[in-house]
Amino acid sequence: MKEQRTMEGLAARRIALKVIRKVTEDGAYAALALDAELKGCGLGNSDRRLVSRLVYDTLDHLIYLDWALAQVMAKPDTDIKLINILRLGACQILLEDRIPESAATNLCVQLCTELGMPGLKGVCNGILRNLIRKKEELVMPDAEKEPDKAASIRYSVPEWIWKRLKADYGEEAESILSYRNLEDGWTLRPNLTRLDDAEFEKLLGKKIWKKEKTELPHAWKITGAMDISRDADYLAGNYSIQSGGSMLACLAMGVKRGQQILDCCAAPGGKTCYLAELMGGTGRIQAWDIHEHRVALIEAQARRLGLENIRPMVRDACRLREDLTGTMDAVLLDAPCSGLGFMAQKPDLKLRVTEESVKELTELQERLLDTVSAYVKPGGTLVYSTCSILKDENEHRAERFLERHPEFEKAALPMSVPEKYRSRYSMGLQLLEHRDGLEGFYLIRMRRKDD
Ligand SMILES: C[S@@+](CC[C@H](N)C(=O)[O-])C[C@H]1O[C@@H](n2cnc3c(N)ncnc32)[C@H](O)[C@@H]1O
Repeated sequence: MKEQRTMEGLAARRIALKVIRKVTEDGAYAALALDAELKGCGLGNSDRRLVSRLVYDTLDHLIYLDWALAQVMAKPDTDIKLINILRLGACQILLEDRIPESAATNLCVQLCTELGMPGLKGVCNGILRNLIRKKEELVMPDAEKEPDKAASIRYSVPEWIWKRLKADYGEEAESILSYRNLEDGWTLRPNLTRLDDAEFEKLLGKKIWKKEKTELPHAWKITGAMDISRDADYLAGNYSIQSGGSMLACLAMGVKRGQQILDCCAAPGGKTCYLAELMGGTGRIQAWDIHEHRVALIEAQARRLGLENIRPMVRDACRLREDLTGTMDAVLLDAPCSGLGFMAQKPDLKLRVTEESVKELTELQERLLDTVSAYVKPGGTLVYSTCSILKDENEHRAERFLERHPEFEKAALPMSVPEKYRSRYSMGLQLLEHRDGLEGFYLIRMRRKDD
């Protein structure tokens, strides 16, 4: 029995290490790599949960773990395979209280052999045992002398992200970075062309999930569901999974029946479908995306939900279509962005996003805004949104756009957006997870002035 548990324990660490290596060595996305490795892995539910926890905790605390390991190593090691085994070991020793430290160390030593490095077993063992001995004595950098470095290690976030958030939010940066939502929840909303809120509530009543109506129209918070995307009602198109911020961006569009709408960065189509439903299946929504394989995702969602007012198209929204100038009642630019509003759920973003990549994104965001704003009719609406919390991608972009385009003005949010958010709306609405319970998200509604 004990031997069986050890084998499973080793299998769980082997899979976790494989995912961590794919993310840190090959640049893979953690969620996709984890799904791929867990598929058909043969582990039971509790070991699968352990793998997920080890992967996400190691990636989330990578900067902190590297700093802790550096303190107990005689010299920095350069073998990335060994470094990743040590990170996995340090995660269990420093962050897990349910795993015996010696078991964590022994399993890491076995992984050295599995990765073809039996000669490094002693080094690995020595470093991890040293960490166990010295873990209470680890000294953080002096917060007085090196405040940015100290914060970067404390919150395990690259120094540049810490500095940006500190400049953008002051003291609140610490709450933003320390918040973790440990609840495994989803937000669901009915397919409005089939079910109203009361009917949807009845449908939810038949499920074993815990459910709670949120303050957003049409939205319920669900917990205790394993894989919603395999639920028969989901597959039949009776409801969708959508985050609160995304729903608010759609409500901000204030669409009406029969309108002509453009969703110019639309894949995988979550917002397109909600807009189509808010219009009761009438009018027309052009749903563009630059990638053909992603346009197929919009088509699949529209088919699942039975929505016929959506026209998915492969289009580069940076290229002006003269024939569409001034033809749209409303345009949604849900722009490509750093995604840092999801940093807590997707810790690999902290490793992937760089200052350089944000600069490139802000240039693309400007290009997209300049181009797609041309399609808005006089009196029509332009909504700009991102799932970022960096002001540079959000309100600074909106401010610059309004400076460059005096034919646009900031517009009030429609009454369908809850008062709580309307009252906080200034140069846009910034959602922050620790404060709002919704993912980090930004939106602003603008209006083309009448001729
Ligand atoms: C934030 S995602 C959109 C999410 C989507 N609105 C939803 O709610 O499901 C940004 C999308 O913009 C697309 N994109 C990036 N550059 C683009 C361009 N030049 N033209 C059109 N789409 C683009 C990406 O492929 C990506 O699917």
